[in-house]
Amino acid sequence: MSTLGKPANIFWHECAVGRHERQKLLQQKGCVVWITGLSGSGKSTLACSVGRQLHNRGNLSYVLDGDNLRHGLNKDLGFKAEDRAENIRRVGEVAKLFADAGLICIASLISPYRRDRDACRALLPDHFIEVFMNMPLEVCEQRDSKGLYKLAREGKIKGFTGIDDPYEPPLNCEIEIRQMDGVCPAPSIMAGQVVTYLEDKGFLHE
Ligand SMILES: Nc1ncnc2c1ncn2[C@@H]1O[C@H](COP(=O)(O)OS(=O)(=O)O)[C@@H](OP(=O)(O)O)[C@H]1O
Ligand SMILES: Nc1ncnc2c1ncn2[C@@H]1O[C@H](COP(=O)(O)OP(=O)(O)O)[C@@H](O)[C@H]1O
Repeated sequence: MSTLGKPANIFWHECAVGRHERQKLLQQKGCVVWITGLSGSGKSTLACSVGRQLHNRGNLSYVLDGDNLRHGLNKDLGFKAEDRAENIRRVGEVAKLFADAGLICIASLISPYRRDRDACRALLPDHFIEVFMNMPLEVCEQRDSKGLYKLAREGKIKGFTGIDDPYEPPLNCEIEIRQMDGVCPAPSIMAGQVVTYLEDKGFLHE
């Protein structure tokens, strides 16, 4: 693991084409939209909807979804706290590369621990937009689109976030998505909120 600090005898090689040139080519500013929340809170749905809206308006984005990455890059990791921390660390580093490439990188992971999310934010000061899917556990559990809450309640999955493993809500997120009058906004409305934020902050133009 590369948590040992600065590696010895390794030097940084600067390339001829830099981030600013890539951003000019793409006519946008690279950044990371980090979506956090309980399983079933709508992270993947929001990520895909934001990706679609950005694509439709001519902005290049890429979704890094926790579930999908656990099929490849992170297939060696489980759900113990240290595995989740390593999962988030890796995705934070990959997201930073995507942002450096000039893309709007949309990362959707439970990312339950504040410290891990804050470490990703520290990799990209001013280019990290944390989106909190603030959906009540009861809503997520009622949806139970993968049947995992049922298994967790039956004790067949141990350490399930929100049931017998903690979720630490953000204290300083840029965007919070929550129910209004007990109703969850439609995905296109939630995505519009994120895209409007990106537009207002100048990420969608160079
Ligand atoms: N124990 C436990 N706790 C939470 N989630 C579990 C667990 N076991 C499997 N799953 C499934 O894994 C998906 C979450 O993966 P992530 O990489 O986003 O998790 S984490 O950020 O490392 O906590 C999560 O997907 P989402 O529902 O999309 O969040 C679950 O389907
Ligand atoms: N805004 C929404 N309104 C109603 N249902 C939603 C909304 N967003 C997501 N869902 C539904 O909730 C379930 C979980 O969504 P998903 O995006 O897979 O969540 P997560 O990635 O956080 O696990 C899915 O069945 C999805 O269709």
